Amino acid sequence: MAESEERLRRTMMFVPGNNPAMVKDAGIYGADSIMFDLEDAVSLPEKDAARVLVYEALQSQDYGEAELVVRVNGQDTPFYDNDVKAMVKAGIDVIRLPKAESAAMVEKLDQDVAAAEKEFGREAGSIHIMAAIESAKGVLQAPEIAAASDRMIGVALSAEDYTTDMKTHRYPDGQELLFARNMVLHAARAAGIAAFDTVFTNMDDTEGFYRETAYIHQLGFDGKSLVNPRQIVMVNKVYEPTEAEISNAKNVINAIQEAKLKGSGVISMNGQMVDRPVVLRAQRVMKLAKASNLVDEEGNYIEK
Ligand SMILES: CC(C)(COP(=O)(O)OP(=O)(O)OC[C@H]1O[C@@H](n2cnc3c(N)ncnc32)[C@H](O)[C@@H]1OP(=O)(O)O)[C@@H](O)C(=O)NCCC(=O)NCCSC(=O)C[C@@](O)(CC(=O)O)C(=O)O
Ligand SMILES: [Mg+2]
Repeated sequence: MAESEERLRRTMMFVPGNNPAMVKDAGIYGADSIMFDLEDAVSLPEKDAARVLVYEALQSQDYGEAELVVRVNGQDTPFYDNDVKAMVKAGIDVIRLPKAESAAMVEKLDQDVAAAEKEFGREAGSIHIMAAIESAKGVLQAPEIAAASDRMIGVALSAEDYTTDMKTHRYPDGQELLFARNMVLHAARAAGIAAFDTVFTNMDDTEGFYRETAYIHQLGFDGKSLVNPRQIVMVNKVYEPTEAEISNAKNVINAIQEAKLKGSGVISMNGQMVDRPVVLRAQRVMKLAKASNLVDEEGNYIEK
């Protein structure tokens, strides 16, 4: 399975854990992260069968470079313990905790994963975790949740449950998510982990999906939770740097390398000051460009 740290996480696609065809084919669509769901996409009578199906798939299917994530059932359910044990035994990359409302919940998951790593002979600390924030309580605790464990790789906003908790619903302009999005994003950045925006559930509203994705890209989210493979290419398109951004990033990286040779960490380029934050942004642009096959090995833009 793939490494969990310092990777692009533009697209995290939910795959219902009780659907054999979807579980089997989940790797063909090119999602950065595939998230098998044992929670709300699976009805109560199917919980145990879904866990077995996902466990078996993790042993037998090749999901390529995708990061493999599983959303386990909540800590207040009778399924949580078996979900965590089975997924650690299977060697999943990341366990996603739904409906996180406190640092204590994340600490409990951390301890349960540690115990399971020991029981099943997995390397200590090798399984990562993340938390989904789905309520007012969770949003207000987001900074503590994000910083609660060294295993944490990200926090996600879950707007379907969140808007229900807030006694509202999803509107096209997303104003009802303004505070939650900013809390989750700031909590993630303060803890140095990834931030995932919420699912968009109207498959027919392509324009609305593009609008929302462009907005969360502008805010600074790493990516989005998705419910359908058609959404992957649209998110990647929004996160693709332009030719001008790539050219500028390449110039910044070259300029700072020359400056370093002369013993300086700051330089002026076309009248613009180039220092560490500008270089970090340029490096991210080049990473996204490489992931989108927009540059060759030397970082030159590839004409399409
Ligand atoms: C939405 C829809 C019914 C549309 O069906 P459609 O039939 O129109 O799909 P089509 O596009 O026609 O499918 C074309 C081909 O792709 C295959 N395919 C489709 N979807 C695939 C997929 N996800 N994984 C792999 N394969 C897939 C399909 O099998 C077919 O394959 P083939 O027949 O071979 O051509 C379908 O996508 C779907 O069921 N999605 C998953 C829904 C889900 O998981 N919900 C729970 C998570 S949200 C939640 O819980 C709220 C949350 O908790 C979230 C948070 O926490 O963030 C909160 O509170 O906000
Ligand atoms: Mg939910």
